Amino acid sequence: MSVEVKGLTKLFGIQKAVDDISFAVQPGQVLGFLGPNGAGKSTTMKIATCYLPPSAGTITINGYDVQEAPIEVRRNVGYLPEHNPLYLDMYVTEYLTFIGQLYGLKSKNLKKRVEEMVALCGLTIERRKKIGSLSKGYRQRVGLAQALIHNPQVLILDEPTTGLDPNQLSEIRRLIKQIGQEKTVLFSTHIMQEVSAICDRVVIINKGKIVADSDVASLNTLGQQEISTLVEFESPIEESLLRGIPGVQAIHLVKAYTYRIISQKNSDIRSAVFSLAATHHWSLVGLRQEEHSLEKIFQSLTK
Ligand SMILES: Nc1ncnc2c1ncn2[C@@H]1O[C@H](COP(=O)(O)OP(=O)(O)OP(=O)(O)O)[C@@H](O)[C@H]1O
Repeated sequence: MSVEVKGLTKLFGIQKAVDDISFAVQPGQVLGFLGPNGAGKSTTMKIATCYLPPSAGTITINGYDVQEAPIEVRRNVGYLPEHNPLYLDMYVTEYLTFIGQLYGLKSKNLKKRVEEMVALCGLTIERRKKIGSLSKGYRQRVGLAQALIHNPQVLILDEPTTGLDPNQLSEIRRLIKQIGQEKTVLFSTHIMQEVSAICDRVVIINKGKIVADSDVASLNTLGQQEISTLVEFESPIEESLLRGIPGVQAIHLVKAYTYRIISQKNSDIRSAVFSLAATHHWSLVGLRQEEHSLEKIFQSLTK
């Protein structure tokens, strides 16, 4: 496991910012860590990168415990903090060289790594500028480059797309996706769409507790108590037979010969509807599960 969080709790005074959470990120996975403001995302990430000690529980990075082996953890992890602290008076390559030196990179290897990061993060045109003169999107690229300079296996990115315009946003998302092909990425956001655009998996946290842990492919069914299926026929059918399908809870007529069938969570009725239509020679012209908007799902899980 690249990142393993077990029974993690963090107290600030009497406030439980993180309350006994556990999850793991597999090697090569991009995990979206989603939650509203104040949910405990940054706190978890600061513990994973040795900036804060846990009150209870553990985090291991590539098998190294944040409290027992902080130096190894730092070697194995690259971190882009929420507010991306950069030295604004430094030039881009000067800064990356400086960060590389802090990680112990030397001479030829250091120069090569800086060049590689400049190219990977799309900084070639801006490389000779002072960081203070860069746009927010380019500063984020510098932040990503510094997080990657020592070639860590695990990348932890705290809300890397906040405040970007739509063009920069899609560029940074594309870059994170590209980086995610080689690294394990734990990436926080409060935008549900971002998770479906970039991640393989999502963990949703609210008030310090995990409320969902799911594949991105199943995001649309998260937190839903029922499934809604829209079924459209060409001519009249016998509605009572639809009611007999196991799991069906209610049927609403949407318009002539078109029904919205509500069934229990985890009961996909589409193949049963299809078989019924075939048996009775009903002309089935539409059959699809309705998707819930990602905002609604997020709200239902974190309200
Ligand atoms: N150093 C601290 N001292 C006291 N309380 C803190 C400290 N750091 C965080 N908290 C509190 O812990 C809770 C979780 O904060 P955290 O920054 O982890 O949330 P978050 O999910 O990252 O939120 P956001 O999306 O707004 O960045 C908040 O209520 C916050 O006020």
